[in-house]
Amino acid sequence: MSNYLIRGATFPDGTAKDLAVENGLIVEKTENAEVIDAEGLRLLPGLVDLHTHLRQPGREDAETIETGSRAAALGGYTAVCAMANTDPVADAAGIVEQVWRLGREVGLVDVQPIGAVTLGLNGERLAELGAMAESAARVRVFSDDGHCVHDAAVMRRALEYVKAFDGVIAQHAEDPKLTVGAQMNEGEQSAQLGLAGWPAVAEEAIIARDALLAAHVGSRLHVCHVSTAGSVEVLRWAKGRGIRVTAEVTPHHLLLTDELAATYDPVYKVNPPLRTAEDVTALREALADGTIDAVATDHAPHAREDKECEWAAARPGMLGLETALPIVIRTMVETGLLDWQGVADRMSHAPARIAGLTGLTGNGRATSGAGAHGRPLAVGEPANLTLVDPSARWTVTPDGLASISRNTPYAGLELPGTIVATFLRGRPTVLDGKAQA
Ligand SMILES: NC(=O)N[C@@H](CC(=O)O)C(=O)O
Ligand SMILES: [Zn+2]
Repeated sequence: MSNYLIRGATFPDGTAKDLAVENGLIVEKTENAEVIDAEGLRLLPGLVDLHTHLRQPGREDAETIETGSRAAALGGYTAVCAMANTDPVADAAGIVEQVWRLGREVGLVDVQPIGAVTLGLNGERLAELGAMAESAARVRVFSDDGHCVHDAAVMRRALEYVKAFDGVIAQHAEDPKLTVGAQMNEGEQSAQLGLAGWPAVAEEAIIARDALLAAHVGSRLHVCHVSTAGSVEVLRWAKGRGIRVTAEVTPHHLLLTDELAATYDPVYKVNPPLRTAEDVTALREALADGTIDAVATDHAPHAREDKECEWAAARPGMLGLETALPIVIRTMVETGLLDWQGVADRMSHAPARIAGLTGLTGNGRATSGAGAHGRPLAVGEPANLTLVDPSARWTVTPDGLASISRNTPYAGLELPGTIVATFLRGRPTVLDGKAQA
């Protein structure tokens, strides 16, 4: 393994200095190293995504663990949490182990499987949570994402069950009775377009209920893709009461609004739907003040036939891995809402903490599973690194992305920030902006 000297990079706290990498670790100094001139570049701890749909097994025509891993590395990620809504569903130890192993074989990013909460995502019977936790994949996050665990008794049991191994239930908060036939955000836009609406209360009511359940059983709740100003209020209230709840927001909910539905272009169809400009403002403020803990991509690749069709027939979801950091720079850094220390926290430290990925043994090696992420940029820590050129601008082209799918909502948009290099345990997965495998 080569040694690297990253010269003159600007750390999250604003100081510019050198960083040496040897045998996968950050070290004091190194010799015979490959030098990377990083003057003017920003160094971040490797990004961690709490919410990635890799589509394997089942929809390898839309994405695979390999193509999704490449997209992740190119986006600056060193770890992604793979959602359970695959086919078959990741609701048993054998399946999460397979996803975890395939991720290791590709080796571009640590793929940490998320286990389903209920068998087959049917919302009724709990999946093998304990067996998945004890498996080689060491699952700590469980989610029926794509579906809401809507039965309060099932949600309560799941929250109770994962306490034994400090697991967390990541809820796709959507009361299904309130979103039957929904096509977009319920509001002025949906009334004008004549499309059935997905009201904010369908999300907010479930977050409030689940926060109370988590408090009642003394367990840990994570809320996926928070999308409304009301949800932010509920989260603020819950956190103020000391309830152990964390939340994520997607880059698209930080930038795009429901006015885009007027194009009837299904690329803008997503769950939860794009909301109003007021919601976007509230989400940005909540991410800035920590009410929302993390940015998560909800990278949701879809095959052509599932997106290039009528709005009502299209599947919800957008690509996100390769554009996440640039969108965060544009919406949060360039607006002055978040500094780079904040970016490091919301995109690396916090998501790693929520997913239980920060653990190390005494010798500085990862305990098990996918390994240690979201650690400080300090001597002795694993060299999971992202090097960004914040002043470079680039224009998104669907064909220029590493994903198999093409459903980016940002085609033609100019964005700030290119990923120059990504290091996974001291090995470059991206160098000079190019994937290394
Ligand atoms: N976000 C989406 O619109 N779609 C996701 C499921 C989900 O995250 O809810 C998918 O799997 O395609
Ligand atoms: Zn979801």
